[in-house]
Amino acid sequence: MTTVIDGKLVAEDVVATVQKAAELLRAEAGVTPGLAVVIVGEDPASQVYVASKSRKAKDCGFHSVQHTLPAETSQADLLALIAGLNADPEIHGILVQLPLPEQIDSGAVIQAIAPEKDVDGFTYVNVGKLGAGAAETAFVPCTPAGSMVLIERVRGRDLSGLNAVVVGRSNIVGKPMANLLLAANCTVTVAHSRTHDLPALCRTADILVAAVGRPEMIRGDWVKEGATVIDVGINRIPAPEKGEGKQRLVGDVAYAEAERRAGAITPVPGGVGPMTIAMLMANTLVSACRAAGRTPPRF
Ligand SMILES: Nc1nc(=O)c2c([nH]1)NC[C@@H]1CN(c3ccc(C(=O)N[C@@H](CCC(=O)O)C(=O)O)cc3)C=[N+]21
Repeated sequence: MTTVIDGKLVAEDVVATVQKAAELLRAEAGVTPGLAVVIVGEDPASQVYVASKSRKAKDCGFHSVQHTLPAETSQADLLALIAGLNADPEIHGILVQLPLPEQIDSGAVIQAIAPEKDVDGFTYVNVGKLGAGAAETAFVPCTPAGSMVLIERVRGRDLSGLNAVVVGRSNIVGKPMANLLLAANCTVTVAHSRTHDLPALCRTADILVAAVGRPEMIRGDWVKEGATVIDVGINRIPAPEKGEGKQRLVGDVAYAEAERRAGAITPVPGGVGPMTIAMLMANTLVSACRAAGRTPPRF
């Protein structure tokens, strides 16, 4: 029987741990974790994600602030806002929602975030710590961190010797995911658009992570019998069966086919997506614990 990994349920469990630890931190150290979410412009999908992040932060008992800036905001103004948040002792986590409008150099903005408040894990300091095997002192990007929690719930914390294939080499998902799997003693291969015979490579994977952003690209016969399949893709495709102009969400994996061979698989929606937001809360809590000189919980 294939296990359908319930990302919503695991995310609720992570959030419950965050809530309890936040309560303790407030009671014992007088510190309330603070998260600032910054959004520039009016992209409707971004607004939905940002609203759910702010809502979840409030659920966790955090101090939650949202800065919504007009689409024509200058880079200098955005950098000034970040400098203020870096210096604000009530703020432990800063997230600048991507993508940013084209007049803004997102690299420059991301690198302006203080590494100890970079709960997205995108600054070079945090990227470097993860790459150097010091993830315990870093922030790991939320989507790969959440994917790892799901993998560990299925296979345990020791993944020694398992073959892991990560399809996609982005800085946000593919590369940090590969580093996390390597740190867990997997044999890791990172595949991308130039990879030869991708189906055959995928069939070697005990753990298959799909993060390419192409709807249903990974077919069922690419999946090894019993493999753990983590689908990071969130793609909106036309769904004429639901009515004219309607859309539905699909992952990077052809779910109905892959589900027949996988040992465990994440659905889309309801898999990795909810974990991404949960790990943002976890990272913000960890940041507040570090600021208060206390040991954070493990997730
Ligand atoms: N600086 C930055 N950090 C991010 O972490 C970041 C970002 N920018 N920009 C946009 C992407 C996207 N993202 C998602 C979070 C949750 C779901 C999620 O919960 N998805 C639900 C479904 C949501 C729906 O129905 O649209 C699910 O998969 O079940 C999806 C996508 C975080 N992002």
